[in-house]
Amino acid sequence: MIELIGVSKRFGESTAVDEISLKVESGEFCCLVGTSGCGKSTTLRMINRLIEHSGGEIHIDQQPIRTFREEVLRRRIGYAIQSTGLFPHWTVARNIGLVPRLLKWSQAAIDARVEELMVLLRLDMDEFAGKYPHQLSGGQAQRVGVARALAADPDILLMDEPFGALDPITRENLQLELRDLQARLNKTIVFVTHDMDEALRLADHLVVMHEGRIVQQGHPLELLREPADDFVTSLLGGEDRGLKEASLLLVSERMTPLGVGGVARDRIVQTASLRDALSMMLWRRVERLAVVDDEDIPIGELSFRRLVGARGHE
Ligand SMILES: Nc1ncnc2c1ncn2[C@@H]1O[C@H](COP(=O)(O)OP(=O)(O)OP(=O)(O)O)[C@@H](O)[C@H]1O
Repeated sequence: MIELIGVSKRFGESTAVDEISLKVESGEFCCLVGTSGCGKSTTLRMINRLIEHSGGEIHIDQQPIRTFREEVLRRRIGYAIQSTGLFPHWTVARNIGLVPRLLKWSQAAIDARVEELMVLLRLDMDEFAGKYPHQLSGGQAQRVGVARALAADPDILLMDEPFGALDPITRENLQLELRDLQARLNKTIVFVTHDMDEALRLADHLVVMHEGRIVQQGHPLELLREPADDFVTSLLGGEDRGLKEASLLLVSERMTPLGVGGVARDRIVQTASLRDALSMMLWRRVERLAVVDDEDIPIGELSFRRLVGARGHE
């Protein structure tokens, strides 16, 4: 668990982060969002002590971070950034093995770990191990950056706009993979992004910052349904909030079980979002969809009325 208690950061006369308090539980995916310059990156970098906090306390598992030795922080906290920070004259394999090497692992252990991570991040060993960063696409370089951040098997991963420079399709693929990785590896992740859809897709805990302060935090659905003020409302998409909420709710939550009537012609899988269902209804000009399971077997139906009524908070 990461805990920030009344944490501030001052750069000379100006206050970049102003007495923020935040608790990120183990295994939680926490996204920091807010306008440019509101203190997101500074907050992230205070957690791994790339930036020293000027006030308050930061704890990891109840222990102040200033009491950790540097190599312990390095082992426990992985860090990935938008520009990847890969060393240009090092091969992919060498870049991934950076932290284990700093931690003085044996060469055999480093090689095994690099191979394991390349498989995990779907980077073909034969093709990529010997390549240099300039020979990689943006998406491949980001995978290497994430592999490197995971190298010493840290329990905490700090990610600063790691997918910021990617096209929407590569970005979405990497988001899905990261979610999946997190579910399997049970990492605690703090993730900075400008992209609200990315934050909503990834976060279990969403933190909205403004001018160095936290203005609201909680589950994304909580913030969408009860934004604290106009700033949070507009950051979360204003009138678009209905669609954003629909993208967080599943068809299975609103479908009715298969009745005696005929099955609708157009099918949607139960794990799709209500937003996908709405889009399909609009596109196909229909008001009913057959809901199917993963094996394409019909298990229910979703009507337009049920879909619209899905906003249970009204
Ligand atoms: N090393 C520094 N020296 C002086 N001021 C700094 C330093 N680093 C950051 N700042 C200032 O602190 C404030 C917060 O910066 P920070 O990078 O944390 O914001 P951010 O929310 O991550 O912004 P962005 O989304 O644009 O990356 C800004 O006003 C910035 O100019």
